[in-house]
Amino acid sequence: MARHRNVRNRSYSDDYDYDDVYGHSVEEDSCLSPSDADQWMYDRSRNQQAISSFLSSHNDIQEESEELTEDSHPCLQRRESIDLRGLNLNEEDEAKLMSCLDELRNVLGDTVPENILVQTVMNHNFNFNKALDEILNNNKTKDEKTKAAVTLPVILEPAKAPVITTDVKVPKVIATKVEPSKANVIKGFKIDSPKSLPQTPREQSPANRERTPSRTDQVDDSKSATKLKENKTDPNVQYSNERKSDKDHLYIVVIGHVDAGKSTLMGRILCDLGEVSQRTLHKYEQESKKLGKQSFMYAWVLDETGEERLRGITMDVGRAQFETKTKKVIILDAPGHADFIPNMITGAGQADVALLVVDATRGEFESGFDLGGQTREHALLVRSLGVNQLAVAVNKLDTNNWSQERFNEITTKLKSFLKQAGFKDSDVTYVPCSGLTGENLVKSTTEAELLKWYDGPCLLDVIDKFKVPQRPVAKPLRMSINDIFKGTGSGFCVAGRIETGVINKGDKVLVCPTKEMAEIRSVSINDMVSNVAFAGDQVSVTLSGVEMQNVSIGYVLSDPIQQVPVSARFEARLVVFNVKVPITKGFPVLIHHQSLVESASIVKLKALLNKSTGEVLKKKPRCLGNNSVAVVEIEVCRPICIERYKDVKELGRVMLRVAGVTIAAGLVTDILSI
Ligand SMILES: Nc1nc2c(ncn2[C@@H]2O[C@H](COP(=O)(O)OP(=O)(O)OP(=O)(O)O)[C@@H](O)[C@H]2O)c(=O)[nH]1
Repeated sequence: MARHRNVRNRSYSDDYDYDDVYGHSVEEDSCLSPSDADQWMYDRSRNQQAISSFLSSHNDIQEESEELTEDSHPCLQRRESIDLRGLNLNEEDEAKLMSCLDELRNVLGDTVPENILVQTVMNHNFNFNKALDEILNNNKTKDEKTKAAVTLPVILEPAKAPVITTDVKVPKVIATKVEPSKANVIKGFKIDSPKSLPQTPREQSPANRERTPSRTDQVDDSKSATKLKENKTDPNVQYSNERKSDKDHLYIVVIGHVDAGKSTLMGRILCDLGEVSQRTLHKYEQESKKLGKQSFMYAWVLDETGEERLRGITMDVGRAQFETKTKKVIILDAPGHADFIPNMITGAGQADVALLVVDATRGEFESGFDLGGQTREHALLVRSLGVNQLAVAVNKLDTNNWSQERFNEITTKLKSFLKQAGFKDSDVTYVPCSGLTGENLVKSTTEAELLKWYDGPCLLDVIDKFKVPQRPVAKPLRMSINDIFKGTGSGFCVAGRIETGVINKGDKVLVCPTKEMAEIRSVSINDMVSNVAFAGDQVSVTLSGVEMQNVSIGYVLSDPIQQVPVSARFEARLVVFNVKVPITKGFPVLIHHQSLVESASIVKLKALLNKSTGEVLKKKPRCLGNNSVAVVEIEVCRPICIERYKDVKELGRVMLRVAGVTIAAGLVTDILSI
């Protein structure tokens, strides 16, 4: 029923100082010891070191014969034989040229001879976009002239729907408007210039260093000619055609303090809607009884792993779906425990709206709401991640005999806090309920005590009334990867949310920041196979043409032409919420950007702003305290895929955390080069 993200590919030792983040855990004693954890947790860097050391110490192992050698591959020979001496370039221009050529090959593969690439880049003074335009337009003209049986890469205006020629046998192709984006402020050599190339273990791997031809590089000409797909349909038209009969998809993240009853509430809704069979429920009842945890029976619907069930807490984002009158709702059940905030952020990053669950039991609401509790932190985080519609489930009200007084006490406190956090009163709805008894969840209450003072909607009706945000399907593709796993067939799967654009089966996409071209072999949305997926969909896609170990959580699948900007430095407008010591120049932080967690530092404090007007109060302030708003420059330890907030909201937001506490949230205002 529910599916958990596979967190295998997150390198915890990379991301966190274990003591800093986990040091305050109340569960510490019952946790795995660090050495046990180390043994079981996947460690990206450790794995890669192991592979490279294995390769270097086993020279006798022959490479697979299907890997083409230099001699046998004409394109490689051609690449190796570029002689730049005749061009009389200085070092910088040579670097620009090589970088542009790399970018062009990423898009075009080996369909265009090297000398033409070099000539075109030189003609356009190393301008990647112009060179690419010219080459593609030349190809188009040639194609039209020769009416060749093979489709060459073509750039199309989306408004002018292309004519589909049926007399030529061409592979089924898809397309997109490919005018170079002005939004990609850093392009061509600026992204990939050798100077700015990151020295990460991943990029130092033999495969990357020697640019071993990947399978995509080796495909024969007829296949490579279809690397860029022609889009036959306007994305908006395609979206309305595909989805017109479907209910709107709504992604809802369930947040709140540990043990507020989130999983029980969602499990109970799923059971009451008939999404969980009686047999399964009976099994959960028996098994949870055996462990002495019968009260967690409904939570088991979403808490699927043995450790989660044994410990009685959610550790990773649980996923399930149900339908309301007008919507298909996909729930993302986030962990409430402070140790798992990074997973909660991943869930919140995929959500359209949020359901905040608070425990109405006396003393429990207070400990979740007071400083250090997760109620405030979760609410602030989801708001900072762009969620603006919220339902608040005042849960476990059965423990207070459905007291109106208690309900009012809780909602009064929450109202003033949520307003400060940036939620409009009109976008927040409060619902009294009980996940355990099922009261007021999927149908209006029959509980006499509650009926005395409540005649509002049940939780399901509140969820049904949420507005579904516009899906930016016409923008270039951006899909951030939050999970990587081996599928059943060839290739491997990556899962994540399509932030903008469309993915069709058979599309070529660029895996960024490494910029390797891959092909989409299959698409599934919420575990259902599909030929196409759109912005807003949470999908898993099978990739081929790129090695699994070269892809990491936090990478982005990008439109190959209108590429996602890649940089290690950017400017952001920060709101500082919670710092023990003021932020000064060089302040180290962990940056959370979608599912990516990287070390970074605030390298420049540019201006302190007035919170409400945005006017500059002070240029180059020396420090930033709590509740300040400021423009800063942030440098990440290695280049990441990042967008300006005004271009792609979802990739233009960052959270900054220090020692397990979220200290600030920021919107990216500019992308800079180092
Ligand atoms: N009395 C009462 N108990 C409840 C209710 N909802 C949940 N509980 C109990 O609260 C405990 C915690 O429930 P969970 O659903 O695991 O809480 P959670 O918020 O998902 O926990 P984490 O995901 O680990 O943060 C369990 O023992 C539940 O039986 C309720 O409405 N009334």
